[in-house]
Amino acid sequence: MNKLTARVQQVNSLLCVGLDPIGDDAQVESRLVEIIEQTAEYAAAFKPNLAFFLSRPGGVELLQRTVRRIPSEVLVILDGKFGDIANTADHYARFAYDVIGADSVTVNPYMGDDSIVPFAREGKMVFVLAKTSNKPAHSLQDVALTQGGTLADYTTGVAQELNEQHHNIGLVVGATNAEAVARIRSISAQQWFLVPGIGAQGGDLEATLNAGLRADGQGLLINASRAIWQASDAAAAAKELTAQINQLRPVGV
Ligand SMILES: O=C(O)c1cc(=O)[nH]c(=O)n1[C@@H]1O[C@H](COP(=O)(O)O)[C@@H](O)[C@H]1O
Repeated sequence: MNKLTARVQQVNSLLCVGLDPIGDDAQVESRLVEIIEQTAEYAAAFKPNLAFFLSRPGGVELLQRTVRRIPSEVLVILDGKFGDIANTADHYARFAYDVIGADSVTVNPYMGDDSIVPFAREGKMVFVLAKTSNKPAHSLQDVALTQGGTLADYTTGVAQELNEQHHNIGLVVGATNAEAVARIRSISAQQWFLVPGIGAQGGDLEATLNAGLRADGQGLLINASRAIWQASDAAAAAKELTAQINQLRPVGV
């Protein structure tokens, strides 16, 4: 978390550059190099999505080389949406942190808090799925619980309690539903949210920032994957999105 806040201040940015490499195996590595070189100066974080690497021969090695190319002061979030019993989760944590060299992961909390805790190592950061950007998310996450609130609300509460103990737990909250962002922020006033859904998924940037920013103008990491990967000028796309975000937030509070 310290690395994240230091980087956010250093580059004055809440941008998370998603690395979801699409295209031919032969060309994908040079595009990854290009994206990292062109966007690092605007990036608070990079988020490689594990599936897009595992789907290729040599994908783990490609991911290792990609992570090594990211400047050490930029947070690397390995988006694996890991979620298994503690014993197994521990092996996923070793993979993410020791084999790949990530600083942070995304975790699916459905199996319970023992699937989260093995990732909460000191010096690392965990983003727990709370309210995701996909439309069918409501089929589980909006289910009303008998004690009141929804499953997403309850998950947020669990992640918040874990954060009080470990100080390195954030949430994943999709940008496709600004009301949901506001609701999760009303439950968790201080945690960092990783926010995918801007760009290709049509999330409303202004509404998302209004709904989720903390009073200090931070607390949201705005992810863009395809919007940057597919841009003819990745540097310009990252610069423009960073500027749009900064126009809509109080900076340097
Ligand atoms: O955990 C995630 O990053 C995630 C959560 C979520 O609710 N929605 C979501 O789209 N994501 C990921 O964020 C990225 C979004 O990509 P774009 O829509 O191309 O910007 C993908 O890597 C998704 O897997």
